[in-house]
Amino acid sequence: MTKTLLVVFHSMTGGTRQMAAAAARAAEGEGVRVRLLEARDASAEDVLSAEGYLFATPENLAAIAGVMKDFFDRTYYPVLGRIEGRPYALMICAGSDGSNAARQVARIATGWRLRAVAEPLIVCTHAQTPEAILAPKIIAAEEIARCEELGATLAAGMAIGMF
Ligand SMILES: Cc1cc2nc3c(=O)[nH]c(=O)nc-3n(C[C@H](O)[C@H](O)[C@H](O)COP(=O)(O)O)c2cc1C
Repeated sequence: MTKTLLVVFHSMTGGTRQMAAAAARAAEGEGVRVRLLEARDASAEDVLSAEGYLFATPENLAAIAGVMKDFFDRTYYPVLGRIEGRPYALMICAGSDGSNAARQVARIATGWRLRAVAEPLIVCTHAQTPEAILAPKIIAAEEIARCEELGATLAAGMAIGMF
């Protein structure tokens, strides 16, 4: 049976978008169908109809991006108790930290009783000044490779029924 991996992301200056796209590209393959959705377009139905999840968000103001929070706010209770044990992984695009955003998503995932299959992947863009923070981001090739590896690992585990 083909399984569905739902990749939900938000991005303002492009970093998280590149990370999510790389992971989604690498995850697509035998036995796994990938749905790459912007957080604002993702619904509780999308969550219910997937067998695994990859969440990708910037860290803004020491928290997950507001649009990502809105996705969790809209979907949390409609799917609570209906997706327990499903695998997930997390990617954060941050200027210099990312740890609070990672903690926040981990808490939400614990509430859903999801199973983390990897450590959160945090990519720092080293943007510090207002100009650098608002500039379009280019994620380095080696970081893109880490995102691809995470996507491929999650999908492979789903395909063989390991997760
Ligand atoms: C309003 C705002 C607040 C931010 N706060 C943080 C922060 O608390 N920690 C951090 O590491 N980066 C912070 N950043 C930097 C972003 O995480 C960084 O620019 C990242 O590349 C954004 O991802 P995106 O390119 O997908 O939009 C902030 C950026 C903005 C716009």
